[in-house]
Amino acid sequence: MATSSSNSTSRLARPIPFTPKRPHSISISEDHTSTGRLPRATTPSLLGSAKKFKAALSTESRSRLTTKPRSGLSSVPGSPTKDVRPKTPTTPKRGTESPIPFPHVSEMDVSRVDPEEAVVDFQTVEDGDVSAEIDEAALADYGKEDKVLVSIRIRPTNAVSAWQIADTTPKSIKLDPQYCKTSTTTPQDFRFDEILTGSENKPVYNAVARSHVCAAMDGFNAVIFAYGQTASGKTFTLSGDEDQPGIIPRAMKDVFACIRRTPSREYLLRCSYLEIYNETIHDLLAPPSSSVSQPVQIQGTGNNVILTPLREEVVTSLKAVREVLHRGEGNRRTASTDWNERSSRSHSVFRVVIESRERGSGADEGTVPSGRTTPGFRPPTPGGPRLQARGGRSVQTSVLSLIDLAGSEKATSDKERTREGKYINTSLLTLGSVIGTLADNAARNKHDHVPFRNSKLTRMLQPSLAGNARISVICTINPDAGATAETTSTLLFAQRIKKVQLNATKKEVVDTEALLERYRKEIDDLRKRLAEKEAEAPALKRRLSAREQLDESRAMNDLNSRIRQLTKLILTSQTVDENKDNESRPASPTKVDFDMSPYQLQQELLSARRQIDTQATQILSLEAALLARPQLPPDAPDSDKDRLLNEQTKTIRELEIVVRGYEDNLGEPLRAVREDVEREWVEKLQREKRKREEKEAWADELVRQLEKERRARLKLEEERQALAAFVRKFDALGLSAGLPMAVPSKLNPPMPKPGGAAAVFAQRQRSRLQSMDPEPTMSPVAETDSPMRLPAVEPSLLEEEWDAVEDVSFGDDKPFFPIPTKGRKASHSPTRGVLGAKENMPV
Ligand SMILES: Nc1ncnc2c1ncn2[C@@H]1O[C@H](COP(=O)(O)OP(=O)(O)OP(=O)(O)O)[C@@H](O)[C@H]1O
Repeated sequence: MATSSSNSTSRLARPIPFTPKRPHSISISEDHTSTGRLPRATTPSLLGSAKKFKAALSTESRSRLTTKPRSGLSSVPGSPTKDVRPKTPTTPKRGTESPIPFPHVSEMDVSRVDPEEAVVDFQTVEDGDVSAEIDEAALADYGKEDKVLVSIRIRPTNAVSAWQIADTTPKSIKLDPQYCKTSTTTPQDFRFDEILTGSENKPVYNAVARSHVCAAMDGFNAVIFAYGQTASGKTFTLSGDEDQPGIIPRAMKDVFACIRRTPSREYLLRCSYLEIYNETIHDLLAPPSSSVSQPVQIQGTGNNVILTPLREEVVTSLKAVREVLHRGEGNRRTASTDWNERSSRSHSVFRVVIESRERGSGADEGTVPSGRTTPGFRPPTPGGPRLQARGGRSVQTSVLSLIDLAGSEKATSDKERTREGKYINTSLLTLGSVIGTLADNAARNKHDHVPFRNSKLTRMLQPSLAGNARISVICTINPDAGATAETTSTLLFAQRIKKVQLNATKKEVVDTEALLERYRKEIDDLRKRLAEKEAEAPALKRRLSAREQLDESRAMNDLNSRIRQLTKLILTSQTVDENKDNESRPASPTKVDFDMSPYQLQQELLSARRQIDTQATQILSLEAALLARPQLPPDAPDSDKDRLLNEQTKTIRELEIVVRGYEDNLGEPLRAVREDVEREWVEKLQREKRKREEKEAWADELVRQLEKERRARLKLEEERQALAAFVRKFDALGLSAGLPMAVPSKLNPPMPKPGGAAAVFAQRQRSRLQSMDPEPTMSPVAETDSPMRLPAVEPSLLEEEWDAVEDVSFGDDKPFFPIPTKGRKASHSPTRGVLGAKENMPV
């Protein structure tokens, strides 16, 4: 049984019957028709006529409607009641970018809006734009603790609630034991900063959002987001309805209330509205066509997140804010699901960039030149309208983000809804794991990787989740027994995010020029005081005790130190000024408190010195960069450029003369040396060339000789074979037997016996061949010898070929037949003759 608190505070549960309101169909008011505005769902609480805040536009219907002409981007029809009230700038044709300047030139560039004319201060805020007086006591401890403010909002139900709330501090909630899975399980006790029930949005706003809105007005980034299962009341909490305006409209009222309560400052407010649908970021304020064709991109690294192109509307009244909200709501994607007839199908983010500075006395306003701008002319601020630090008044910048997350959900019957649901659940899971890792890192002092980049939502929230924002999370739950699993999951998420450690700081842009002026003035004062003391010193010396004298000299030392410190600060500030656009510039020297005691100043000086030391390297590198810089800036006057050109031409001419002189004095000897070396090398080359040609000729000659030898051998072999055949035939015919036996003499050698001619021939041939060298010998040629100097070679076979044949005889000394020698005609060949006769012989 739920223990609904009957406590008087409206923050706690009240047993009221709950009937979720049915969505109204799109209403077209008379006004819409007449102005040609789009028929769409309106923001009832802000616009008055319509009933529902959330636009009932499905994705399909939205795309259908976006093709129609619309005048939604026209300026807020401002009807200022006071003359002094700044007009909300006409919504221009082109838009602005994210708060961080980005070079991208958007189609919707609104940089022409003069920020000075859109500044809001306590005088220009209208009565109707402010909430009731802010309760200072309720705000007293906002942001004291660097912890996330986590609250639970229980949606009213007609059924019996499955959850029990205990009005303790902090508040706690636990599941009614009867709804636990097993009877032995003890339900977990969840503790949170606030547990809220009921349908009233005011106490919810006061408890979970107001302190964060005020923190944003005070210069801290602040994020408020609603998390919970589908249909649990996130949009109702953030936007509300006609009767119960939600956090966003109430926050904007408080923004103007804060401005009114702060007469010392003036403000520039810029609003943007975007949604993350199926992992694509859409600018809800951009003209529909450009929003579809140009989705918003997340750029930058680490905690530096730049959204571009993102339209930012400068607003000066609640009316302008209403218009912006109305336009954005109309463009949001909602659809009917199994659980919520008008479920948000995207995460929506409404952001207000708040820039403020001290109000000027008038002396440093546009009428009097600040020393930086020409009176009467203000160039468009790069990246859209930005408040400029002027006359020593630094600009404080903060961003208030109000986020309505899409609801986690179970599978649905609709295909399109299932696809959306997948994206929604994935990004919520990533948010869960990012927060889990952050909480773990904070609890165990670890630095584990945080998967910010796993979804657009977490990447966009990275700077805030990483610590540089005050965060308030409102987790909405459905108390029905049928939703205990989803509710438990939401409570676990809420518990995890409670552990995330924050460390939000203010961002201030300092006007360094004015700061330097302040330092210079102080130095002058200190010098005067020092001079006075020095003048008094001799008289004092006589009057004061030793100890007092010591104190006095210490005081003078302190004055001297302070002067040195300020002089150094001036130098550092000048470096800061030079690097104004550099994000990594050194910490602003504004931290010095000029009313400190000499001792404190000395301590301050020590730490400043340490800081200066670390910056010394930076200054050195800057000096190097300065030296490397072109001598003239691009916008230098033409006369200066001409002068520099002339000087450089003169230098070039001088250099040419020096080069020519060098050539004249040293050129000739160098040329002579070069020619000598060249000549020597040419001769060497020619010698080598000749040597090579001789060697080639010698090699050719050798080849020729060898070829000749080979041919002669072949011929000799043929002759030998023919002769051998003839001798064998001769013997076979027995012709040798009938030959007259002469007395062997030198002229008449003994005739061989029949059948012995062949043997004798063979014997002689053998011995002849044995005596012959198998290869012609050549004496080796020394490398240094000319290849043409051929060695004394043994008589060549060519020369003796016919002599060898002549030796073919049957006797020892005489040839048996006269054998033709070289040059004789073949017809006289004895072999032929013998054979010829033989052939005619009768057998
Ligand atoms: N505390 C409440 N008091 C009265 N009505 C409520 C409350 N919370 C939610 N409702 C009603 O419940 C219905 C669903 O709420 P809402 O649209 O805010 O849910 P949601 O969490 O934004 O859902 P989704 O994630 O699907 O967009 C609406 O009709 C809304 O008016």
